[in-house]
Amino acid sequence: MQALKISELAKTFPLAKPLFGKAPPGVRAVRPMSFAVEKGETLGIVGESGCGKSTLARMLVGLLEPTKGQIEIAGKALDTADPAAFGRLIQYVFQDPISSLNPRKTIRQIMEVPLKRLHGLDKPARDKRTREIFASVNLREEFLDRYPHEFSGGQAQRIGIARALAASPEIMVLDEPVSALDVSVQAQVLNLLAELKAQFNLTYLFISHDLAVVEAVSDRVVVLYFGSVVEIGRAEDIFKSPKHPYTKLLAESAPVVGRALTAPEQKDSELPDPLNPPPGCAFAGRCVHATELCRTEEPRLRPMGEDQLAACHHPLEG
Ligand SMILES: Nc1ncnc2c1ncn2[C@@H]1O[C@H](COP(=O)(O)OP(=O)(O)OP(=O)(O)O)[C@@H](O)[C@H]1O
Repeated sequence: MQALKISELAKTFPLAKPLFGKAPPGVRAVRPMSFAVEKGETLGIVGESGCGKSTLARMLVGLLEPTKGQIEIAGKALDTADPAAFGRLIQYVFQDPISSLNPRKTIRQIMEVPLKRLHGLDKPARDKRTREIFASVNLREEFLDRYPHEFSGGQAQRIGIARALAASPEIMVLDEPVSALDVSVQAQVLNLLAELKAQFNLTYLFISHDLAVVEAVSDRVVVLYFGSVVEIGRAEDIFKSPKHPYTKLLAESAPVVGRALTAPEQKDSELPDPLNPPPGCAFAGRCVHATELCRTEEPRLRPMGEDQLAACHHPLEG
C-alpha cells in the first residue's frame, strides 16, 4: 500500500518584478517530480545544498504551498492550499532541535498543542498521551515542566520527535535529523527512530547529506539534482551500482572509513545558475560523459534495471 504519492509536484519562487520590463521567471526550486513511498518504507532523499530537499520537504508537510502538482497520503489527495489537512497525516522533524522548539513554552505546553489542536483531547487525555509518548522516546517525565534550552542536543531532538509523534501521523519527514548532533548521540537517535517506526507503524522520508547514514537507514533512495529527481532505486543499488553520473559523483565524494578518497570524475564543481538554467541536462556542465544530446535535450527519468530509474542519456554500466 502506498503511504505517499506525489505527482508533478513543483515549486517556483517568484522574484521581485523590476520597475521596468518583464518579471523574471523565478527560481524553480523543485521541478515537476513524481514518486511514491510504500507504507512502512524509509525513503532517503539526498543531493547537495540547493538541490531542493528542504523545499520538497516543506511542501510535503504543508508548510509551503506548491506551485503545481498533487500530494496523496494513504490514497487521498490533500488540499495543498490548506495546511491543516496535513498535520494528522504527516509531520516534520527539524534539523536543529532546540531552535525548532518555542523557547517560552515548557515541553508539556509544546506537546499539548498537537494533542489539543489536531485530536481535540481533554486535559486528562492529553496528560496521559504525553506521558506515553515521552516514555516511548526514553525521556523522563520530570523533563515535561522544563524549557527547551535546558536540554542537550540529543534530548532536544527526542523532544522534537515526541512532538511530531503527538500528532499520530502516518508519515514523518526527517530533515537532517541527526546532523546537528554529536557522533556519539547520532546512533542513539537513529536507533530510536528505527524502534518508533516499528512501534507506530510509520513511514519515513529521511533527508540527509550524510550518505553513509542514508544508506544505513533507507530502503530506497531518491537523488535530487538542481530541483529534479535524477535517480531513484533501492539503497544498495543506488550506492553500489549508480546509473546516473551524478549519483556516482555523490557516492565517491562521501568519506568512508578505510577507503581512500578518490578524485571524482567531473569537469566543474558548480551547480548551474538557477536564474539561467541550461537547456538540456542540468548536470551536463559537470559530467565527463556529456555529449551534444545532453546539452540540448533534457533526459527523462526511465527504468534502468530492476526498481531503478535514472534520468540520463548515457547511463553508467554495471
Ligand atoms: N524563499 C525562497 N525564495 C527564493 N529562492 C529560494 C527560496 N527558498 C529556497 N530557494 C532556492 O531554491 C533552491 C532550493 O533550495 P532548498 O533550500 O530547497 O535546497 P536544499 O537542497 O534544501 O539546500 P540545503 O541543504 O542547503 O538546505 C535554491 O536555489 C534556493 O536558493
